[in-house]
Amino acid sequence: MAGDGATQVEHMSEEVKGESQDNTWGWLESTAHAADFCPTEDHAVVPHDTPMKEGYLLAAHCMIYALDDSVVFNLYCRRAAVLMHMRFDGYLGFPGGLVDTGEEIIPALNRELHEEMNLDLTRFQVKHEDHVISHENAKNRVICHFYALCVSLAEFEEIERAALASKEHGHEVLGHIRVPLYVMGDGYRGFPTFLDNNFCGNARSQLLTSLKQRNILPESIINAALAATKKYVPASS
Ligand SMILES: O=c1[nH]cnc2c1ncn2[C@@H]1O[C@H](COP(=O)(O)OP(=O)(O)O)[C@@H](O)[C@H]1O
Repeated sequence: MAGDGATQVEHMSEEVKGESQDNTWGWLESTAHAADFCPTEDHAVVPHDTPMKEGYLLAAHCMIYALDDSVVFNLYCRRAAVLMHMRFDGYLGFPGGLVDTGEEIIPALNRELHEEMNLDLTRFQVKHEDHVISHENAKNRVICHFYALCVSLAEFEEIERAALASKEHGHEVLGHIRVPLYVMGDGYRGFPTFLDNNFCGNARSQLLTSLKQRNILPESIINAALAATKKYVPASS
């Protein structure tokens, strides 16, 4: 969904344009531009307490995960169960969202986790120490804070099941998914294939950074998986 709406409409087939006229296509809101995929080089790492800038959006997202050394197909170590989701716009992303004016980042993120995942906030809450990385994207004018919440595997499975009953399930969130973290025999299926999906904003680099920082996947495997992808140039960070 890059560029302005008018340009997009010009490139659509007559059939799809027709659909758009009865409101089945179009900008949902003025912030939609910020969801476009952005390559790593468009994101500058910034401190967590970076001040807000005029005209910028503030967003916070979270990777909920559990370490899991079980073996799948008698062959591949799962390493971890990591939750992402299919968004309403067809991009893959993490649960989270925009911080409303006057809201603090962490309470806003926990609010979004409840809305999108039905997360039981009496038991699980993201805290300041779960922070992984923050980026500024000057092109999309958005500052994105990212967190990773580690739970036990039993808790993860409970969270995953409960997420089907979230307020946003079937609306903003079309499906909760786990990331395949193994590379299969052909060197492409599994994690590299997953990385060839389309990701919202900088979700792909947030995933890679978190896997590295939380010691879920060694850097050598991440780099080999990136080298095996077909769509993307390997990321530098
Ligand atoms: O998983 C993600 N990682 C990083 N940034 C994301 C992710 N999902 C969305 N974003 C960015 O944050 C912005 C707001 O996110 P989201 O669309 O989840 O908020 P909303 O549900 O409050 O509208 C998006 O426009 C995009 O720039």
